[in-house]
Amino acid sequence: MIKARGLTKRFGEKTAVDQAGFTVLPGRVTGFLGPNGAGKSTTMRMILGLDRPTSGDVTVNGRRYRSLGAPLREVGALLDAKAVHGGRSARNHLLCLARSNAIPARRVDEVLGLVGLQSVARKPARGFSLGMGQRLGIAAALLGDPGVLMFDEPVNGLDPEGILWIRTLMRRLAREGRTVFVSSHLMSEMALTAEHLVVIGRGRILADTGVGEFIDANASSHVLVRSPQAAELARLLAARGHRAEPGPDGSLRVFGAPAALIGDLAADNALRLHELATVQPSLEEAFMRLTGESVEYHAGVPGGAPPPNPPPARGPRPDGVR
Ligand SMILES: Nc1ncnc2c1ncn2[C@@H]1O[C@H](COP(=O)(O)OP(=O)(O)OP(=O)(O)O)[C@@H](O)[C@H]1O
Repeated sequence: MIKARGLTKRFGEKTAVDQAGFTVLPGRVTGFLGPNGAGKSTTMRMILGLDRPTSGDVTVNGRRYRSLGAPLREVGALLDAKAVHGGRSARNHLLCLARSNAIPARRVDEVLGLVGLQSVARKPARGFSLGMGQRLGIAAALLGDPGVLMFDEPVNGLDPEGILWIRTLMRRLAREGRTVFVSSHLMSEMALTAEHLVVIGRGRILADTGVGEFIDANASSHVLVRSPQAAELARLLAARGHRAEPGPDGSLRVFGAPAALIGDLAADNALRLHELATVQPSLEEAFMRLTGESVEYHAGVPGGAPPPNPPPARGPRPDGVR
């Protein structure tokens, strides 16, 4: 279990994480969602003791990371898949990690098997594709057979086969009773992988809830209607207080009225329908609605306001602690 209370991180004037409080429970995949620059990586770095909180705290299984006796056996993390010495083979990289954490060498071969890297285990990591690098990073995270796993944007740049593999792996790890915390800004992916969500915007926790509840609370379903008499139908719906938005292709998106009511209304008024379908809102729609105000770095729109200044350059301390 991961528990954050009042977790805050400031970099000079910039508040990257602001009084964050959330709990990540075992047995399910918890997605950590937020727009770019929302504070996801900084939060994960604080969980792993790589960034020191300005105030508040975060614990793993009730203890701060730095006070864990054998951290790799409690928490495994994939933060930056490129953080591997390129000249080393995958096996040697894992052997070094295992040795420094008193993990037996046979576990190295086990995790190489788990991530499907046996055949390239003795090749230098510098020749690895992005997907192979991610697999190696995941092998390192699994090395100590930890009960808590964290992945920062694990599917970035992966092909569909790699994405499916990671999705299946995360679900399996959660089914085994582990705590799985995975950050992403890819909504469609999170909708398929996560059961629970922690949503962050501009450093603040905006939601800590189940995926279904999150969608229900932040977006509503609508009915898609196609009719050669769409304008007439829209008028009838409006007269009954239902919002009908015309789409660019002549369809109508009707809010607040079930499909049966719309079908009956059309039939009573001898209007022909070519399509009538209830459309469930997506996680993406719910997320956009909730975080629209918290997106820090909008793309510049022609004729619109200029984009804000780029984020300040990051300057990690040589020991990795900031
Ligand atoms: N070392 C640092 N020095 C100054 N500002 C920083 C530093 N690290 C992060 N920030 C700022 O803190 C904010 C949160 O950054 P963070 O990387 O945690 O966000 P994120 O949600 O992981 O974003 P992304 O999805 O783009 O990776 C950003 O505005 C970022 O510019």
